[in-house]
Amino acid sequence: METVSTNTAHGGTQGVYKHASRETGTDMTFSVFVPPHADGAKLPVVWYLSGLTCTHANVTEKGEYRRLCAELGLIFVAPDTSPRGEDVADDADKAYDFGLGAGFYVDATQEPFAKHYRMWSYVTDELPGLIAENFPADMDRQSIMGHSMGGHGALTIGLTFPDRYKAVSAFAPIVAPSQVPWGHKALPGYLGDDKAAWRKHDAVALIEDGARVDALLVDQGEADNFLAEQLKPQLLDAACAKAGIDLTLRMQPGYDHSYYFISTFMEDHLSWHAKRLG
Ligand SMILES: N[C@@H](CCC(=O)N[C@@H](CS)C(=O)NCC(=O)O)C(=O)O
Repeated sequence: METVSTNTAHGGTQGVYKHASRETGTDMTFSVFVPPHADGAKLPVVWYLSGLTCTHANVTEKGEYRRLCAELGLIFVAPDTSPRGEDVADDADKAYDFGLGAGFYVDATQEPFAKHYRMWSYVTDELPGLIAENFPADMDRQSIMGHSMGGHGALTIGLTFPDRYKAVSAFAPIVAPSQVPWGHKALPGYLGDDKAAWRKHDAVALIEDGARVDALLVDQGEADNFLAEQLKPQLLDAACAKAGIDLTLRMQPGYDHSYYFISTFMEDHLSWHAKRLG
């Protein structure tokens, strides 16, 4: 692992790091904030998965998480959203919603994406190993949150590993990619036409198929341009009601899809995570 940069912030260290990933076969960059802590202490880890077009940098620069992470003693990890590099396949038209910057947190099975697009294994297996090795992390206390495509990643990963992630929350998540245009492009593109494979990467379908977590927190801006066509939080609301999952869905008047929205509610999410991380 190579250190790209470190900066002192709120008494802790905001770092950006790079490593050669065995999963993606590319260099991957990620950011980690380590709050001030006593020597030898092991701290809980909050994962933040970003949305379409993002790298680690968007939330790192605009997410406003550091003050509260410093106060609550939380490590905050922000991975990239796809593999990158000259030989990494991209969308045929270089669209923003597939290919580079749009890995959808799946392990692709379809060519030409299968070789590098392994974001599920990267985020759930490889990167946690690296974090455990290199940072003062208590891997028995992890939680996950994300935005939009990253909200989809956080929900599907949290629902798949309910014992590992003690809290799961999302900002404006894609709750049912099988039912919306972004997913209708990404799921067949990465996973092919087998709808059974899609269900493992669709939070609503996972819940319908029996996946459970105790509680979920979702914030959604009412002025979000993607709300009606791509995000559809009502589908998650209905699935959670039926399954008995305690979903707190907060519709936020006036807020759009941007980091102005995310940063406004970031502290609520971190407090909610900290309570569950103990
Ligand atoms: N209008 C955007 C759509 C993509 C978008 O809104 N991306 C969200 C995540 S789904 C984002 O966080 N963008 C980066 C940022 O706001 O810093 C575009 O066409 O590039």
